[in-house]
Amino acid sequence: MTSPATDLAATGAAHATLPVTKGHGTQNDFVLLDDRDGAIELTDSLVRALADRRAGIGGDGVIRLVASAALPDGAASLTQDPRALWFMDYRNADGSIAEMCGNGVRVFAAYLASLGLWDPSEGDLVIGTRAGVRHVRREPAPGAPGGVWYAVDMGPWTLPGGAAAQAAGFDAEVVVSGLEVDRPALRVDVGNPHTVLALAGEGELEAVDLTRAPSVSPHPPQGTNVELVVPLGESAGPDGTPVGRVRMRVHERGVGETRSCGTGACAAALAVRTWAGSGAPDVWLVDVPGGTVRVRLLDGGHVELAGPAVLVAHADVDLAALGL
Ligand SMILES: N[C@@H](CCC[C@H](N)C(=O)O)C(=O)O
Repeated sequence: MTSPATDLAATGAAHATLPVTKGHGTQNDFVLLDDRDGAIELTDSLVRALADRRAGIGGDGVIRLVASAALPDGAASLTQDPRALWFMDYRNADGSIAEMCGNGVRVFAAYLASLGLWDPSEGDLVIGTRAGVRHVRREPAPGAPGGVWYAVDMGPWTLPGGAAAQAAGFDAEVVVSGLEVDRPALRVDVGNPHTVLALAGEGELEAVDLTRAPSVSPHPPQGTNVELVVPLGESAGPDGTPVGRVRMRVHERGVGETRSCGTGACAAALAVRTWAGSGAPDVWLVDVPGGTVRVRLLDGGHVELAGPAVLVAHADVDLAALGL
């Protein structure tokens, strides 16, 4: 498969360009590519160049929209659900592949709607991802008349450490720059891997240095996203049911510290709920540097993530200027 860049370079065209869209979900930002036919070869170097905040467009990740039928791993989505016509090909800013991205899937849904490929008034959107098929619905944004949020059934979640980890509340240790002692942490899988540790308070959360990746043991061979959380207690939601609140910072695998992570927010809420024990809320608001998202326990061992998705710009990238 050749890339448009390669094709155009071969013809000697002066300016081979790649149309892109920039979007974000609670400031977790992405470069989106419309590659319905699966013609673009999304190499690691193309991803890194697009995600570069100084020499490229800039983003925590790159998301390619491709027809499920046009990708070998996308076709698995069609087997799971023939309605999953579109596949979210997600890459971290360093070019690595991730199974799932919770903020990205909402931005992907907004992108599909903007392209006329999903009409939210006609029902839920079904998306293929490497973690499986995901369902998205649009809902009114809480407290923002006229605004919209996207709620995603993020599928099944698990504690990889099983019942022993659930009982103990931890199954890993994390060393983070700025914290003096190793901290116990809980591994949570939300389609991609997370390790969550609780800090003593907001002062400690602010003091942590996430310019260096936290060190996790046992070492996860596939890497891990790391969430640092401060539980903020509970209050009554609009319908009177209890809602938990958590503040979080995150170091993302393949990126570094980001201003939000949707799967990380799910992992954070699930870990805090595990630590809280029986009677803990099923709904959580997770405050991240880039905003707030809502996490809700669903039947069948699934978890839902809801929050905003914003498309901010469309541009034609001069591929020669990216130095590829
Ligand atoms: N920011 C994302 C997660 C993106 C993938 C992650 N960095 C990984 O490698 O697993 C989200 O919003 O979930």
